[in-house]
Amino acid sequence: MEELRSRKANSTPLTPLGFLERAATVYGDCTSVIYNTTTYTWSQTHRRCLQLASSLSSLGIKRGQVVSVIAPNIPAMYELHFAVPMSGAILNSINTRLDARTISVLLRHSESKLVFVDHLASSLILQALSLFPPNTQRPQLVLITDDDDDDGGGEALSSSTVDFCCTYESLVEKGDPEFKWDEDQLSEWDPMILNYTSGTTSSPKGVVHCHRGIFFVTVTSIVDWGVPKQPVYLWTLPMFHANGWSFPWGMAAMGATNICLRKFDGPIIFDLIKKHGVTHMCGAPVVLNMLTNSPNNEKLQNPVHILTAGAPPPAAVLFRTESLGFAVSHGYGLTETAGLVVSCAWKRKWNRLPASERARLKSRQGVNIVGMTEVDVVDAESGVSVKRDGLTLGEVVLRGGAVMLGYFKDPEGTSKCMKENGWFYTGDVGVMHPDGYLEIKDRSKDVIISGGENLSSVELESVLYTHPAINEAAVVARPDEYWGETPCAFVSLKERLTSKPSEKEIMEFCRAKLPHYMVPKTVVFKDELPKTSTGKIQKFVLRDIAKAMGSSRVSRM
Ligand SMILES: Nc1ncnc2c1ncn2[C@@H]1O[C@H](COP(=O)(O)OP(=O)(O)OP(=O)(O)O)[C@@H](O)[C@H]1O
Repeated sequence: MEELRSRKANSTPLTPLGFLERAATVYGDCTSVIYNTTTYTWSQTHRRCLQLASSLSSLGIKRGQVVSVIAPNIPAMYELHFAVPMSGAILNSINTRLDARTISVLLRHSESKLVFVDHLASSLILQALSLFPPNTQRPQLVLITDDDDDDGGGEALSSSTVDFCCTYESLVEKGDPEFKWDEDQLSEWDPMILNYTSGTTSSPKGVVHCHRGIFFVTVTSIVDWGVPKQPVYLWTLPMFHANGWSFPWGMAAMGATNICLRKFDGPIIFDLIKKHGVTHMCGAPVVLNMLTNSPNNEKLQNPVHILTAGAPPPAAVLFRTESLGFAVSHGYGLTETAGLVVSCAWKRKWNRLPASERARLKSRQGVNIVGMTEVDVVDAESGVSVKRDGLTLGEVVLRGGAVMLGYFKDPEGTSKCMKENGWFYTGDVGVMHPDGYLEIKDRSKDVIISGGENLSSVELESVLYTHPAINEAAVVARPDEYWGETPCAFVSLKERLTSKPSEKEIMEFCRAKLPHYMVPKTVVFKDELPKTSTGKIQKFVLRDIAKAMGSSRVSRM
């Protein structure tokens, strides 16, 4: 057998870029993208991406250089997921809701050579560039205008064109549709993506993924979610967030119709579901909450598959969403894994259980998806697996092909989480249930330690979400002279309530469902909870508020 080994014919680099050419062959005359009044077919999308990739080299972009984009879920954003890596460059998507100072730091850190800028982000980018120190090289700017947008792309074009080398469409038009991306020069380990984490717990880190890792996560995500051929996919998850969990490439693999949209709320989603016959969509739990609170949220005629991840979905929210006719799947992943690598694999026999029990089971994060080698919960000190009792807390660790290459320019940060023992340490705290299903209990920074007892803020929040008047809830630690910390709940209430609960009533509600030491000792009402651009509640902001409130008064349990 020794003569049997890898050869050129069997070791073509793993990359998701080839999915596009295949989509053009199989689904060439089928719709690839719909955005307001714009529609493309897969042949057109393929051609446009090749043209764009060829134009990038004529702008002087070289293999291995970083090209950024700041745009919402519009067709250009979708195309850039193919065109930039086809040109050999590394795609860096920037969150549209960041402030100018952060963007300036990211652009300098990434050494980006070119930025594609949505017209509504043009003044933000110009402000970010104005914060560059003198004599620092600035990236070239390409303006993405938008004739299809009500906010008037044309106007922005005339006011600030001087700062841009050209427009997106002019690059597409000028490019060569016969462009051949250089597969021979490609190694599957070549960097393809640079994503900065959303900074829920710390300052953003530059996560680098290679073609192989992206191929892995894309293919296994489609398999795990059970995406059929030619779904109608509504883009409610920002592509700038971990590349929309790899679905720009995944939807090309399945020949989907991508419904692009700039912004949305509950009514827009329900309207688009009806208009286009949407079959699939993704969103953080905040999107599920938006659906259940939408004024036009009538029961769906056909089930829509919705994949949720990014934050723990409370069982009550899963229950309400499924009652509307959505088929909810729940996954877990990090920017560092390029998408979802753990999911609550559903067992047919669970369908016979009552709906509330089904929701409780589904709120668990689950097991490794097929392409991810392993997931475990370990004692952070010893690295030994915790007991599979659903109770013992430990750190969630992962192993497999979708784990990042590392953090850009941060070898220390990289080796801190990608340890010599072969595991990636996530910083999430969880338990392993006897049936081998993982459940996240907190982020290590969010655990509340009260009287030496570790409290899971997620567990407390899931109880708060069952209160009929509560819209959103987040629990953080408040300093306490006696107990060290006590749980402090921040809640927003539903709209149109006839009577609002008091702080005491909410505490009593929790007391009936939780051990006394877990009951929040403080309840703060807010109109809205602060969130990151990806819809995660910013617990660090709430923690600061709780800290500023000083020691909690209650020292008795
Ligand atoms: N299904 C889920 N349930 C619970 N938490 C989840 C789930 N999916 C993702 N998360 C949380 O989101 C985190 C990954 O988020 P992401 O990579 O966007 O970075 P961020 O947390 O928001 O930024 P930073 O790491 O800088 O704080 C996970 O570590 C986990 O805490």
